Amino acid sequence: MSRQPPNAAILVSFPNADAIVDPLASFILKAQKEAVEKKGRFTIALSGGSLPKMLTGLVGNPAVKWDKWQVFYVDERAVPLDHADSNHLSCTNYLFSKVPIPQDNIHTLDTTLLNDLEELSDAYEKLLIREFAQKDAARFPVFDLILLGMGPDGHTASLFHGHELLAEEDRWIACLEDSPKPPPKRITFTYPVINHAARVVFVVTGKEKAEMLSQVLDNPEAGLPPSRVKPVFPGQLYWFVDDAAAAAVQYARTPFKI
Ligand SMILES: O=C(O)[C@H](O)[C@@H](O)[C@H](O)[C@H](O)COP(=O)(O)O
Repeated sequence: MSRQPPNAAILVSFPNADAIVDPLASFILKAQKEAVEKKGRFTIALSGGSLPKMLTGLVGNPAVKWDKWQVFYVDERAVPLDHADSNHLSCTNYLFSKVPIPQDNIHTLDTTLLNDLEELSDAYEKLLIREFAQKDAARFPVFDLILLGMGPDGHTASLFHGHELLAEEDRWIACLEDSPKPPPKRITFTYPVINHAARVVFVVTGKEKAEMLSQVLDNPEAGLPPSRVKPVFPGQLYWFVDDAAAAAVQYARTPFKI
């Protein structure tokens, strides 16, 4: 059976990082509405780095149905949940401490397993299996929305250029103890999970990412980690970037519309 090729990525550029906050919130709300109408729940996965700060447009917005959200982390550092390196802490500080989301709807690491990365990633994979395999009976989870960042070195999630995890085709969650970006011990979604999502959005800002963004969008054959994000049809990939990050990009921009 022939499979449709992936949809082309949609690139939207905004004047600066602040100008992305409200459109991103509107985009998330649209995805939430479609998901809740269809299945009664909204599954979303969040990254760390500069991404949590970009979610503040959701705070105080009465259209967000927090009780319908099921939140996972695209990647997480193997640290306690209140550690300064924790992506969960960052999301809590910027978002979850300010909104009425039930704590049970936020799926964090089992921090009793921090000393065993394999166990830690297995346990996180089981959380995904409980959420998706039992309800949707699919080989891979189909997130309604996955939000990604991109490092200036061209990594996304905790998938780094040249790392053996780029080839993982089977597991949903993998672990690594040699992340070039500190801290070294992490767990991460694998490509099969990212690439089965209904929508994936990269949020990338700042001039220090301009060269890498142009490599990723204009030279995808180089196979840098973000270029390997190609959601299977009918999944759709978006890039929400600022003009500084997009300065060197040739790839065609699309005007933002909801
Ligand atoms: O845990 C992490 O390190 C993040 O989840 C990571 O994947 C992030 O998205 C990129 O490193 C980009 O980070 P910045 O947006 O801060 O550049």
